[in-house]
Amino acid sequence: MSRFVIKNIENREQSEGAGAKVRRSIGTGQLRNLDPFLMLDEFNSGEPAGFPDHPHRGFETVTYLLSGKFEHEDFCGHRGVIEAGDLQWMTAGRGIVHSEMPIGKERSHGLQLWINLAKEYKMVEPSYQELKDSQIPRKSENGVHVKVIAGESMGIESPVYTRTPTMYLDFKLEKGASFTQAVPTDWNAFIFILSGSGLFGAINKLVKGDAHYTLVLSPGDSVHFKNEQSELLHFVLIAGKPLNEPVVQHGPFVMNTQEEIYKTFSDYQNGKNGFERAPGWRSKGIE
Ligand SMILES: Nc1ccc(F)c(C(=O)c2c[nH]c3ncc(Cl)cc23)c1F
Ligand SMILES: [Fe+3]
Repeated sequence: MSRFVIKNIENREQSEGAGAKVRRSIGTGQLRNLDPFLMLDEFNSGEPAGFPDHPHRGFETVTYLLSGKFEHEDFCGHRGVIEAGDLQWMTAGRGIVHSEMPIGKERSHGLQLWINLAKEYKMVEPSYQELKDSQIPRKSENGVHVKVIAGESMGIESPVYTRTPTMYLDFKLEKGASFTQAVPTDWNAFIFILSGSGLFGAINKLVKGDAHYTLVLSPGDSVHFKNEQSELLHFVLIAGKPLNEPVVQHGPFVMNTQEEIYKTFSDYQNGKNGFERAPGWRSKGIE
C-alpha cells in the first residue's frame, strides 16, 4: 500500500550555534520526534558563524554537505574537512566533544540529521563513517538522479552501516520525471524539499510540496513522486525503524531516563565514562 502525505510543515529559519542560521524540520514543536529521528537542520552559514566546541552522547549525527566546506575536529584529535557532496556519519555513542565550523568565504550549506541510538548502543565507543562525494553510490535513470547515502534505491546500496536501520536518499528529478521508491512498511518516513516543487504520496492522492517544507508520510511500502515544473526538484527521502524506547533529551544528550541524563552531565563535567578528554579541551581551529 502506497504512503501518502499526512503532515506538510514549513521549515522556518532560526538562529543556532554561534551566529549560524538553520531551517529546523524534525525537532520543532510541530515535529518534536519522529522516532528514531531527533532533529534535522538545514544549515546555511559562512565564516565566522558555526557550531563551536560542544558535546554529544547517546545518538548519531549525520552531516551531509551540499555546498561549501566544513572543518570538524573532536577531542580525540580526529579532524578533517568535509566538502560539497561529502558525508560524515558520526556515532557519538558514549561521548564526543567536537567543533563543526564552515571554512572559506563560500557559505556552507548542508543537512545535519540526528538519529537516536537504541539503549544497547547509546554507550558504544564513538566512531565515524566518512564518505567523499565520489564514494557515495548513485544512479540516474529517465530524469531521476539518486545518491544513496544509506539504504537502497534503483538496485544501488550504500556501504554505510546503520545501527538504527535508516534509509537516506538524495533525489533530483528533472521536469517530467517520476519515480516510486520502496520504503520498509513499518518505518517512519518523511521528505525534506531543498529546492523546486513536486507532487508526492500515493499516485491517486498526490500532494504538492514546496522548497523548505517537510512532508511526513503515512505508513506504507512505497512512495511516489513526480516533477511537473521546469525547475529541478531536489529533496531527501529519509526513513528509519522506530526504536520504541523512552526519549529523555537535554540538548546534545539523549538517553532513556532522567537519571541517565544527570549521570551524563556529571560524566561530562568530571571527565568520566567516555568524556575523559572533555575537561579543558578546546578545538584548535584552522591551522
Ligand atoms: N547542543 C547543541 C546546541 C546548539 C547547536 F547548534 C548544536 C549543533 O551542533 C547543531 C545544531 N544544528 C546543527 N546543524 C549543523 C551542524 Cl554542523 C551542527 C548543528 C548542538 F549540538
Ligand atoms: Fe555536533
